[in-house]
Amino acid sequence: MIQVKDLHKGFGDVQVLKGITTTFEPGKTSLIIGQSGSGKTVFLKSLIGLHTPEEGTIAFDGRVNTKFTNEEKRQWRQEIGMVFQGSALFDSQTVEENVMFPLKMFTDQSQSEMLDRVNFVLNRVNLENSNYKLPAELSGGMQKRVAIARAIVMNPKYLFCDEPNSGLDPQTATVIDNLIQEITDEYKITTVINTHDMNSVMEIGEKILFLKNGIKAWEGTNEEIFKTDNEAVVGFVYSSNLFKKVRVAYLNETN
Ligand SMILES: Nc1ncnc2c1ncn2[C@@H]1O[C@H](COP(=O)(O)OP(=O)(O)OP(=O)(O)O)[C@@H](O)[C@H]1O
Repeated sequence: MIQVKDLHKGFGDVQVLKGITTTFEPGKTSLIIGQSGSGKTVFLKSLIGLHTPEEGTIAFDGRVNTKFTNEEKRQWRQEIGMVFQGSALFDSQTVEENVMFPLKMFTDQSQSEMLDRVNFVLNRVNLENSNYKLPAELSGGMQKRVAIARAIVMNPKYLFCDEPNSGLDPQTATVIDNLIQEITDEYKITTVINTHDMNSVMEIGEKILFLKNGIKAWEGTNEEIFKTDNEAVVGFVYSSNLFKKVRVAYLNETN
């Protein structure tokens, strides 16, 4: 579980996060949404320790990250997996080498132990028989699968994803969303995703945090987001005619 309390982060005179308090639970996929510039990336970077808050705390299963000793920080780094926009694979390395990288970096497993684990996670993301391919030989969706495999190879407690399905067609995006949700549930990972994709919100948003101008303007589940009267969230999520219609249809069906 990740507990965020009264998180403030700014740059110079500009205050970006203005006191965010929330909780992310294990086994749940939590999505951060909000307009461009609302602070989603700064928030995610704060969670992974790339920004230090001016005020407030982030606790990982009770451990406040700004109070970590060097050893605790090393340990915590091994507990987090990340999937970046654009997959961020090493272009000159094969799929197998990309996925094995964290194991080489953080463990002293033998080559055969590492290979077993790599094959296990590649199998889990349905990417068998691609070990020796280079990223350039893969489709965008396959590259995302490799990125997910690499992110979970260390069996993380926490998984952070920045726009995991950007640049993918809607069908592949849904497959990737569902894969992340299945893995989150299966391994009881605490997963936090930054997204602009309203389809993801509807499909996998077990918890949704809506940021507006650096504050938490709303939070709830994907079912609650259909029913909410919160003007800011309704105006943002249902800005397209299609989603307006989806909302009306959902409300008619469930009332
Ligand atoms: N390193 C930085 N230095 C100064 N200002 C920053 C820095 N990082 C972010 N900001 C500012 O913080 C605000 C929020 O940015 P952030 O990238 O978190 O928005 P976002 O919600 O992720 O937007 P988008 O959806 O477009 O990615 C912006 O006004 C941005 O200019």
